[in-house]
Amino acid sequence: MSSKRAYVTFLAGNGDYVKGVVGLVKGLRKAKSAYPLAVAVLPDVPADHRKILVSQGCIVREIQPVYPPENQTQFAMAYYVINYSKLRIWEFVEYEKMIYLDGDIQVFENIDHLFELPNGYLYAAMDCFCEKTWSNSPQYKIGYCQQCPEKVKWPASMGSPPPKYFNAGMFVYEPNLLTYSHLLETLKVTPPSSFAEQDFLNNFFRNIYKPISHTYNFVLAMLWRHPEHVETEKVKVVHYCASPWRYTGKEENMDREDIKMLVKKWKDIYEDKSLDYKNLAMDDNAKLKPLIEVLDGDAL
Ligand SMILES: O=c1ccn([C@@H]2O[C@H](COP(=O)(O)OP(=O)(O)O)[C@@H](O)[C@H]2O)c(=O)[nH]1
Ligand SMILES: OC[C@H]1O[C@H](O[C@@H]2[C@@H](O)[C@H](O)[C@@H](O)[C@H](O)[C@@H]2O)[C@H](O)[C@@H](O)[C@H]1O
Ligand SMILES: [Mn+2]
Repeated sequence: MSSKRAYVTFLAGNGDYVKGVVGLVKGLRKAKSAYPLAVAVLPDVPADHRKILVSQGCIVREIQPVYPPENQTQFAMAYYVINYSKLRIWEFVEYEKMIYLDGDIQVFENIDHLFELPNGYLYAAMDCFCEKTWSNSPQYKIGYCQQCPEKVKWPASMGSPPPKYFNAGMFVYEPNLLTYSHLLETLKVTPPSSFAEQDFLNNFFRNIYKPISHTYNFVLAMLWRHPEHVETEKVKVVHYCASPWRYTGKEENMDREDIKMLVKKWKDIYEDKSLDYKNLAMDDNAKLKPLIEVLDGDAL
């Protein structure tokens, strides 16, 4: 049984999410994490982007896409269909325990202690149902959110309230081949729903899900949806849910001072050359320079 541990993220496409992954690995380095970052890349992630990730000390692992069964479902966001490919990370059994982090997440303080949580459970922070992306859900329609179950109580007429539901942008889990094959088998017979793999994972792990504080996966919407829960100084992990590298400040809620501060914190790490991976031979650095310039040439 290996006792190897690593963080893992997921990267799809040839767009700018690769900036998120570069920011994430530099953030983990700044937080002095003792563990590497593995990146599960779909085949459509270009060689140049993979080179940049390797140059930043990431462990790049190619995965094949995972698709849900044929369906007419309208995902909350059309691109969510690609997020089912996250399920491949249960196959990374060279690691005994991993912490999954979305590419639009930044780790501002060391969270390595989460690897010491007891095995046999999936740990994740609870999500919020108040954003418009939830507008098709019964929770949203009656104004119920698990973050404040007393504000609008779940009516007895609608049966028992929904079980605790986690945001699948961050979770502590144990790769396992049996679980992996069970996940894929179950997916084949599970009708897709609005939040794609997040709904699927919540249902699949409903008996072993253990909530942890939103300190470890602070979804920005909490700032305007549940300010009463927010202790910004305690937040260790920020989940931007709106690609900080594309920040314009024009979207709804994005012109807030606290958001501007958090986006700047993200950018400062992304641009901090002292956080670049140091074990590169000089000529490798020279070869990479033009690639990174192309990547950073787009609007940050
Ligand atoms: O085109 C894409 C879309 C998503 N992702 C990855 O899938 C994760 C989940 O998507 P996203 O964070 O946009 O979902 P949200 O948390 O905003 O719902 C991202 O963080 C990335 O790691 C990606 O690499 N390329
Ligand atoms: O594919 C489904 C996605 O569902 C989750 O994002 C949602 C969720 O946080 C909602 O509560 C927000 O309202 C919404 O904006 C946001 O996109 C995960 O973060 C992401 O990794 C991925 O699993
Ligand atoms: Mn995300």
